[in-house]
Amino acid sequence: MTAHLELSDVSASFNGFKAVNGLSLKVEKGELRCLIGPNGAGKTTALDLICGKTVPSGGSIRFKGIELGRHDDYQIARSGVGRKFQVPSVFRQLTVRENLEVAYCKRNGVLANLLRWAHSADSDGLDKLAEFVGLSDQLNVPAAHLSHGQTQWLEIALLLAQDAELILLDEPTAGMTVQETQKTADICNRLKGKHTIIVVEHDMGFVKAIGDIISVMHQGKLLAEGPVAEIENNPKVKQVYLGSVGISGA
Ligand SMILES: Nc1ncnc2c1ncn2[C@@H]1O[C@H](COP(=O)(O)OP(=O)(O)OP(=O)(O)O)[C@@H](O)[C@H]1O
Repeated sequence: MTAHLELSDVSASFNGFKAVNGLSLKVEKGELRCLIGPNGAGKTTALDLICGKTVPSGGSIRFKGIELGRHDDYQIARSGVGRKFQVPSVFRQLTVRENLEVAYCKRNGVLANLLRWAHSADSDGLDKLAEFVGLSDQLNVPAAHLSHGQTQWLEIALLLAQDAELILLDEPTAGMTVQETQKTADICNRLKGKHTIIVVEHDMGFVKAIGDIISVMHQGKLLAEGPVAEIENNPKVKQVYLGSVGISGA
């Protein structure tokens, strides 16, 4: 069976420096994959390659069996790849509801969306999305007034509103409180099976709460891959990233 996303021997160079250097990765449909590794390992660049922000200098990236490497970022987004960046990209002056409406409008083109809004079911969908990420009480609040965690959850909801089949999350819990991190883990766990998700993270407690299979990058390539228990006992991973304390203490 074809993997939902398959990277084969992918590379990316910046002025001759190979930030990603022969990365191969397979992610199945509905899977949540955590991508971890030391600073500078190439994790963010790997997400940039998948969403088309960076053009690969070699290798192949296939999503739903289709080669992405030669497509522009907007074409890749339209094919169902959604990316959440470290810096939020919500419209701060618009309410949560208005942000979601804008995201809905991105998915099918103007005409389709004019027709869509004639149906009350769309408003239901928007309410359900807000409920899914715990923002039902904030629908009429400008995004600028949301807490840091709420802003991140709104961003996830925007990707869902755009119908992203593959969701790329870059350090979603950075700057979050413990409670916000737990809630984000809950959202990620509820997305499993419905969306394919890749999460880049340094918070190992969070990785443990959501991760089934973990891929470890080092120096632009895959160092190890496997279930949490296997990864935290992998001597190579301990040496380059986790130290001797294991994931629970990282
Ligand atoms: N646009 C760029 N131009 C030049 N060098 C870059 C660029 N983007 C990334 N790099 C370099 O590529 C390497 C990998 O960076 P990347 O951000 O992908 O690592 P990372 O694993 O996500 O690290 P971190 O965990 O610190 O976010 C780093 O050495 C970085 O300085």
